[in-house]
Amino acid sequence: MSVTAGFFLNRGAFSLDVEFELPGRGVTALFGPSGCGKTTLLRAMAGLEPEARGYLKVGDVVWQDGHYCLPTHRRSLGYVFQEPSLFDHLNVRRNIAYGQRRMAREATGSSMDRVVDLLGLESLLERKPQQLSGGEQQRVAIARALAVNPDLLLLDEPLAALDEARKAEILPWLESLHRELSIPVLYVSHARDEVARLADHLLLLEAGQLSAAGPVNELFARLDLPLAHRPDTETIIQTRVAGHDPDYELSWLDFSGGRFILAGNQLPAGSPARLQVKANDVSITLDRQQGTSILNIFPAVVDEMAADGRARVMVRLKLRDQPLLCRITRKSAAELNLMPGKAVFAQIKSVALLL
Ligand SMILES: Nc1ncnc2c1ncn2[C@@H]1O[C@H](COP(=O)(O)OP(=O)(O)OP(=O)(O)O)[C@@H](O)[C@H]1O
Repeated sequence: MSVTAGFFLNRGAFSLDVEFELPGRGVTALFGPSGCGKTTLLRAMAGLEPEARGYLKVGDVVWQDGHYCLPTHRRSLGYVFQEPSLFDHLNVRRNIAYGQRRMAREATGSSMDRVVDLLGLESLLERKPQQLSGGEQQRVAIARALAVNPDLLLLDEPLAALDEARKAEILPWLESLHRELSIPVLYVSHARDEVARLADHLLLLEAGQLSAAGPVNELFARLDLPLAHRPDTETIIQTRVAGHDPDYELSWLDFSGGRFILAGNQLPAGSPARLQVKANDVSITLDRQQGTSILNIFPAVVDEMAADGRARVMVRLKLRDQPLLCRITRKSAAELNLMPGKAVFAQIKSVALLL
């Protein structure tokens, strides 16, 4: 159920001019600064921006093209806003069922059961919205959007109104959606950590135009994009849990460039794990260090380098085919005489790795 879209809208000082595709499944993050047009684009996809011209095809169904525009209520989509926007007078069960009625589809027991299970709402079904935390309300809003079995799910910063504790509570549910759903999900965020945890693909929006689009791990590793030059810059590495060291409570995570050793062992062997390696936690040596506390040492090749402010350099290493960003001082880069093609070793402390 892939999505092909193009929208143009002129609003005086702001104009939107984008063309893009979304893969048939997985989460695509729409990422960009405040005011760049993220919400406007989602609203256009939902048919809520009458001024937006363009085209939109979801699977084989044309939702918009030229003068043809399928009304919002006939579009098979789920839309979750920043604020939960539930009906206060209805309990959780009826809030979820309301979405099914709106779509004039059968309020099938099976899709209700599925979304209740997927978002862990069983024990909350009889409660009213005011008896729920902000994170729980947002889970209900997502369940309501999914209960209609939509062909496309639009999430507009669903965590924006939540504090850090509530965000931490809801993120694992979003991660399970990411694993379970077989429809395209477009997820608006300007929180880099959410994108790193949840997204497979990325659309970078700046002042109403797409500046880049592609797999999230590739875009995060591109030195020509501003993403690589933020204080919290990290590389995303897809790994698989190979096993555990029970004596020391460590996990072994295999990837295309070798094996990471990570402190802690919560994940079962064989399961996929997305690792985040902060560029500030990676160091470079010319020889393999002996007598060091650092457990993760990989042979690597310098792939590309770019100035990162006046005092620092961002280095993209390749661990076989896996890119890894490393931020060092310009002085270190000069003393090691780093240049593309040079063979080095990358070091990462086990305790610095994030899942
Ligand atoms: N109803 C409106 N009328 C006129 N201009 C609007 C309207 N809504 C939004 N805008 C303007 O359109 C531009 C895009 O707004 P939009 O809400 O899509 O940005 P955004 O990327 O979602 O921002 P944020 O991350 O702050 O939610 C902004 O310049 C905004 O000021």
